[in-house]
Amino acid sequence: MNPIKFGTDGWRGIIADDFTFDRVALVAPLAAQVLAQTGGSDGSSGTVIVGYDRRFLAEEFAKTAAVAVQNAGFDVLLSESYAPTPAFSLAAKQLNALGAIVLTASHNPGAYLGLKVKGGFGGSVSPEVTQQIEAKLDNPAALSATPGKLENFNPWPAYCKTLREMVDIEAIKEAIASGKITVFVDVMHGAAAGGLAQILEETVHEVNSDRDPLFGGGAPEPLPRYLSQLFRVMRTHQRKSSGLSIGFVFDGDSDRIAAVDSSGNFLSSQILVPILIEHLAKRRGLAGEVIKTVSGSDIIPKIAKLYDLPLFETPIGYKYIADRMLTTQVLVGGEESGGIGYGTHIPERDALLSALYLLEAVVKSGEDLSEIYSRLQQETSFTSAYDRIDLHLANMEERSRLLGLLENQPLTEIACKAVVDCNKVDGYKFRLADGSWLLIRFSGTEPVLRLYSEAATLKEVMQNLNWAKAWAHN
Ligand SMILES: O=P(O)(O)OC[C@H]1O[C@H](O)[C@H](O)[C@@H](O)[C@@H]1O
Repeated sequence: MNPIKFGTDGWRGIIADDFTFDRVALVAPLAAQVLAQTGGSDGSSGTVIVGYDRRFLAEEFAKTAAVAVQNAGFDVLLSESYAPTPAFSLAAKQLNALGAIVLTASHNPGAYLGLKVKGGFGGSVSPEVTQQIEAKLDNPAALSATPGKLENFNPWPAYCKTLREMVDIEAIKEAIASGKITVFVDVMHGAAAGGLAQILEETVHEVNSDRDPLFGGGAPEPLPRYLSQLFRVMRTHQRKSSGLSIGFVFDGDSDRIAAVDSSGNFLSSQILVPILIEHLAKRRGLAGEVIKTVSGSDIIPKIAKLYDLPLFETPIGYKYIADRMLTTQVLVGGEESGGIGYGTHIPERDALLSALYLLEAVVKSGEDLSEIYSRLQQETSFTSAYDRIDLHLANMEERSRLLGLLENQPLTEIACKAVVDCNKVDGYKFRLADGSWLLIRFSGTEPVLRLYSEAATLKEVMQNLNWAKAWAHN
């Protein structure tokens, strides 16, 4: 059995193999103890929130966690329904709790479940905190003999109300009711099911809204290969209508987002973040730092400059962005993998809030998402294409071999272009003579080598990626 280890966000494991009821009953109270020791402020209620997504046995694991935390002497608020992870992070903050324990495996395939720990500030706890939980696993202290109270709560009403108040909800509702815009959403069988309709109280065309713990044989990750149904439904609608349509895609626990425009183009967060920066700065008049990770598009600093906003770059992992949000005024922090969060909200990614801001951008500008992005390309005189491929690694030796190559035989030329710079903030990011870049990086969450590239055209992106693929296989 694999040891219990907290990775990029939470402890993940295969259900009934290394993710078991016994282990959840062991980890959850230790997490509560560490939350109490590290994060509890004087005003904290001392309560621990327990939430869950829609995976196989998620609510049963949550009940086990809740009872174990209660028996350790804590008061517990156990969710009476699945909900997006950001709804639990928000509840932790709004209810002044010690934190939240969320049973979710986010975007991983159906065999997985996980346990995320959120602090009372409303975001993921730091690696120092999860290290303390791991350390306690080796030597669990005696737990209190007096059980706390266990009550149920519904996280949805406060979450929906908070999000509604953050945008011009009436303008969005009017645009939908009058048929100016039609909204589609693919919830990937996940925890956002019914969420957008509940917030908007208008018709939203939702696909993959049933609970399917096998996720149709795929994974609840907002990638084009899993979205055939959304593309089909939007295409059929577009044939009969001339109005604007917009499709949103939320991952299994609704902290990642992607979108589809009226013409059926897939828009990753590399395109959505620039649109959001413009919307928040120009139409909402907000200021603050723009945070991107090292894999973020080169257009992001250019748009930040256009609006005189400072830019900050981090390694990959939302914890770095969230950390910065705790100390700095941030406008928006976005990751290439779809996680986008806002200084106006909690230090946490929130796909539903992103969807509302994007809807507001479309409604207020009268432009389709791709039209906004094309205009931004013109305004920054910057056009690019982007793609990523993930190569599965046969074993850890393969990883060591490739790392050795990168360290000991520095690359000077890639796809017949000279390397002009190598940034090692996270992985190896090579800037090439034609202005394009290639990032070679090992995932921190799965056994894959990620290859990322941005260049002037998709053809050049593919040349860089294919070169890297051949290099890795050599
Ligand atoms: O590329 P990886 O190391 O697998 O990380 C991919 C993603 O994993 C998790 O979802 C983290 O919370 C994200 O912040 C990160 O972007």
